[in-house]
Amino acid sequence: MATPQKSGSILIVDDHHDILIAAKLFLKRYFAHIEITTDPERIPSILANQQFDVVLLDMNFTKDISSGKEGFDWLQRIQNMDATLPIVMMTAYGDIQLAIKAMKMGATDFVLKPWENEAFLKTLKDAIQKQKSESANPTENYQRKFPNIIGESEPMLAVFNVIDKIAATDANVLVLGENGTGKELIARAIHKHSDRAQAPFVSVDLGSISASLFESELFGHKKGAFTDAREDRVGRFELAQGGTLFLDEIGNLSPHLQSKLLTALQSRKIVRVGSTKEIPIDIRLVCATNMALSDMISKKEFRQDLLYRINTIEIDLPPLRERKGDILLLADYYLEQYSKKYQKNMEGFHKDAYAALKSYSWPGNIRELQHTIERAVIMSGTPMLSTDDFQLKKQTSNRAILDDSWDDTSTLHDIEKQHIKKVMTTHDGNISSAAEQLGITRASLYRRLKKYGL
Ligand SMILES: Nc1ncnc2c1ncn2[C@@H]1O[C@H](COP(=O)(O)OP(=O)(O)OP(=O)(O)O)[C@@H](O)[C@H]1O
Repeated sequence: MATPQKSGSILIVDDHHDILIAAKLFLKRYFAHIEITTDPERIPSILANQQFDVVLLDMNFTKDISSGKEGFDWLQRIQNMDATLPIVMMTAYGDIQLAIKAMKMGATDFVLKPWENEAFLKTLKDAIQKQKSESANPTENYQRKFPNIIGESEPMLAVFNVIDKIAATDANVLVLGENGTGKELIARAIHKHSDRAQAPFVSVDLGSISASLFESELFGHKKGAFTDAREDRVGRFELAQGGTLFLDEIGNLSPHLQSKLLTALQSRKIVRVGSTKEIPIDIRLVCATNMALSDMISKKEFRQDLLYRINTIEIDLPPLRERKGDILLLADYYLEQYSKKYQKNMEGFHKDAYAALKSYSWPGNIRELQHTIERAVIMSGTPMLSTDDFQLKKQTSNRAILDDSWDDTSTLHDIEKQHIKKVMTTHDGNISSAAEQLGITRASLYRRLKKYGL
């Protein structure tokens, strides 16, 4: 009789060589490939080079230590590398509590040592089967992988798919999208799912750094390099060493600073201001902008060669009004979060509330929705929210904004000042959404607010 074709690939990590050998001898009768290692430090490179259906991971690696800490650490690190890979923990009889804790942290199951062959085999087969049925549903799969990024719309599934594919590579990523669409959240997800997850994620808002501080902020400076340089200072590039550097509002960089940045990216070295020593840098770069860089390139406001450097992969985050299917999901998500935070027993939304949330155009995108739900939860006196709880802004046309607060004798200066004041009030002081309505960058809105003393 022909033997059934074996399938399935298992990685076993345990610092006792005899256990590895015993497990391998037994399991290779049922599975196609068994890889073993006594050294957990090898896990990242093994997982980077081979596909496995399950990892069998010991709880305690260092002899005489039975806290399970190393096992928990590795459990988390493997989850960061591949959140869908089933992990079965191995532990001694006395350590059941540790195994239960590991399952709460996301382990698929556990096996007690010494194992009983049939139960051992069933645990592994079940873990593989469970993963297979779950991965048949991509939405659920992504929800597990990216639990804090809410979205089931087609454009969001496409975004998840890209993050999934590129996170583990070192490719530079450019995230495009309006303010509040979640660009930083996506950048953090890329970092978390990369091999750099244990190293820092450093975020820099280029829109809020003045031109004079740019170099020192990014590259650091040497004591005495300029009047205020009283101490040596490490720049953001160095702080992100080994990890990910997130440059937000990249479209706001002046041409001079664009070329400084390009030089650093090309040479993979930086020099602190006032120093001559070159410091090698090892970072993964993720940039973001709400500006149309291609238009800026044709107007010679943004360097083409810099764009080529930063946009190996482009992720386009659609505004919330173009993924209306996600609005109610997000509303439910934030209702739950803020009910917990403010200890209110919120139950849900009335039908009219859902309709109002769905038909609103959300110029401030997810950030605006988040703040709207937070305010409603705080202010509401009933467990069900209705339209009146939201204070959604009237969808103003430009004509409606022009009222009688100025007349023919007003100067352009007066009109600009009053208009900015009005738009700031409409957006509850939110600089990003006000700047967006005004059609200017946040940096230039800041400048005008300062100029008019607003
Ligand atoms: N898909 C999402 N699911 C849950 N929360 C989200 C989602 N997208 C964005 N958010 C939340 O919305 C807020 C704004 O997101 P984020 O700061 O990432 O946006 P951004 O595009 O970087 O904004 P800006 O351009 O103004 O810097 C954050 O609190 C973030 O957690």
